[in-house]
Amino acid sequence: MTAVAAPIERDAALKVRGLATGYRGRPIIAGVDLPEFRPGEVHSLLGPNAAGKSTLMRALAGLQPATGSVRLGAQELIGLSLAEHAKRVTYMPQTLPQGVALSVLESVLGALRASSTGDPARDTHAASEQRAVAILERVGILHLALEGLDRLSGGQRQLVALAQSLVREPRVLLLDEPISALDLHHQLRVMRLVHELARERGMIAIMVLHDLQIAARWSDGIVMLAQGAIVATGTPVQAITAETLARVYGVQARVEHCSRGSLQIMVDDVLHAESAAA
Ligand SMILES: Nc1ncnc2c1ncn2[C@@H]1O[C@H](COP(=O)(O)OP(=O)(O)OP(=O)(O)O)[C@@H](O)[C@H]1O
Repeated sequence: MTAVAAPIERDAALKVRGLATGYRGRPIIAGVDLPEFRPGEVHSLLGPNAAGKSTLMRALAGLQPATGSVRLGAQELIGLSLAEHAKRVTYMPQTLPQGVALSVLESVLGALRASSTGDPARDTHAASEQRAVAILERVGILHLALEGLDRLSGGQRQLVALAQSLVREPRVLLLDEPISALDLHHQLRVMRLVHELARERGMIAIMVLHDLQIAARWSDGIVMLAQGAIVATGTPVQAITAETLARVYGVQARVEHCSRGSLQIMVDDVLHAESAAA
């Protein structure tokens, strides 16, 4: 049954309790409780291949059936229509659609239209174009505005997908491996931008990342997932330890605390294959 949507709250925390989901009778995420995600925070979801990270993100985005509770402030999201869900939560998938005959700017405007609020002042063509151009500028791809999507490199396409997600100004932004196709410069640029926008907008950002060093540097909180279950949560210092890396990834690693509070993670070797959680 589709639940009735309340007005969208700003400054609402996201609380996930007993979330379970899977595919046609095959459970993947088995009733997980996640730490509270507060407005303005950036969190990283880590774990080996096939741990269930994308499945969990898709369930949070309302893109596949789930049971349990996903509450944004007073609003329960499970059972909400996809349209109401999408006004609050935006999901950027790992793989991007191909063969779309649009320019970069048109595609960002299309994403914006899809999240129309019904506010006539906000939804005018001029206001929309201004927002689309502003986000392309912040992502660093304004020079690609009139380029066709089909003519872009993989990394450029990933930046466009990010712009499409950011322009919607969701309360909760879910990014599935948003830097996997990017060079070092753009990886840092994207992480900084997501961090800045989370703080500016009071947005909750949750990202799937495979780069532990980047996750440690830019995240307020970490969730480590293996085989559909939570293995560790907390600040990067609490969650990323030699012990959790051995359990989750089956690697022998050293984790050193640097003077400025950051972590240095050095992976020395793989442990026996059967030690990995995947
Ligand atoms: N559409 C689907 N239908 C059936 N099973 C699926 C589907 N998508 C994923 N799975 C299965 O669910 C499990 C979790 O997959 P998921 O994509 O969530 O993992 P992940 O942690 O995101 O992995 P990766 O790091 O490799 O992207 C895997 O065993 C996978 O085979």
